[in-house]
Amino acid sequence: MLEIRGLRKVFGAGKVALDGVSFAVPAGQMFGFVGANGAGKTTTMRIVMGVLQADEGEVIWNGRPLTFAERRTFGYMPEERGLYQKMRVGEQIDYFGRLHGLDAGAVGKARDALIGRLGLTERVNDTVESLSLGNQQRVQLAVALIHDPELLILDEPFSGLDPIAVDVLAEVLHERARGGVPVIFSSHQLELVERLCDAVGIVSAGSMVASGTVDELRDAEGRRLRVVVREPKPGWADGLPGELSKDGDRDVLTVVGGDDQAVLRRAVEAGHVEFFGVERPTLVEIFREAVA
Ligand SMILES: Nc1ncnc2c1ncn2[C@@H]1O[C@H](COP(=O)(O)OP(=O)(O)OP(=O)(O)O)[C@@H](O)[C@H]1O
Repeated sequence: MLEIRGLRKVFGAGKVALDGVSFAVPAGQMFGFVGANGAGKTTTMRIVMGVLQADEGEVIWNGRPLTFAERRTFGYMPEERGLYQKMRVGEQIDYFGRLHGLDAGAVGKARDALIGRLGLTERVNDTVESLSLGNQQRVQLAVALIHDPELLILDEPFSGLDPIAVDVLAEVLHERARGGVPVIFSSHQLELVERLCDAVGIVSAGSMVASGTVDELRDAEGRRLRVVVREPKPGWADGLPGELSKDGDRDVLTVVGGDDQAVLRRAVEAGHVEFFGVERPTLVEIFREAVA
C-alpha cells in the first residue's frame, strides 16, 4: 500500500504546486490521478519517485516511510519520457534491466516476455527514434516493467495512443494490478479513467478535492432523475424541483432529489412519457463539479 500524506511543495518564489495532497493506493488497485493542467499530478509523482523532494509531508510504503532501496523496486514512466533515441529497442530494454540489477539471463527472459506481450517483436532491432509515438510508449512501458516492479507510477501513459495501443497498455496494467501491484497513472482522458480504474483522485490547484471509487464519487454527487415528456400540457412542471428544457415538441426535466413518484404522476398526467429514469453523473461531470 502506498500512502501519500500531506505533501506540500513550493517552487521558487512562492509558487505553491502542492498544498497538502493525501491519498492511498492499496495493493492491486488501479488508481487514476486526474486534474487540470498544472494541478500538481506530475509534481506528486516526481516526489514519490524521489526526483523532487517535498517541503512537507511523507510517502509511506507498506506502513513505513519509503526508502531509496524500496523506490528502486518501483516502475516509473516519467512525463518527459526517458528513452535513448539512437538505441535499438531490445538493447534499450536490456539496458534498463541491467540498471535495475538484473543479470543477463533474467534480463533476456523478461525482455522477451515483454516484447511479445507488448507487440514489439517486429521492432526489436529498430532504433527508438524510428518508432511511432505509440510504439515508443510501448517501449517506455517495457522499460518501466522490466524488473517486475512492486508499484507502477505512470505519467500520462495513454496520451497520444490509438485505441488498439490503449487496449494493449490497459490490459498489461490490469495484469500487473491483478498480480497485487498498486498502479497509479495520470490522464486527461476521463472516459478512459472511468473505464479502467478502481479508484480515482481529483487534484485541483495542489489539493486533492475528491477521491474514492468511481461508484463512491457518483453516489456523493447525488443521483438525478431525467424525464422526457412528448407534447406536454403547458406548465405541467410548475412547482417541481429541477430544470426544464425543450427538445422540439418534448420537455426534458432534470430533477435532483425530490419525490420520484410524484414527478412520474405529474409527467403521466401531462403527456406521453418517453423516458423516465435515474441517471448517475459521469466522471467528466464529477470532475467539472469538483474543480469548479
Ligand atoms: N520545476 C518547476 N519550477 C517552477 N514551477 C514548477 C516546476 N514544476 C512544476 N511547476 C509548477 O507547479 C504546478 C504543478 O505542476 P505539475 O506539472 O505537477 O502539474 P500537472 O498536474 O502534472 O499538469 P499537466 O496536466 O499539465 O501535466 C504548475 O503550476 C507548474 O507550473
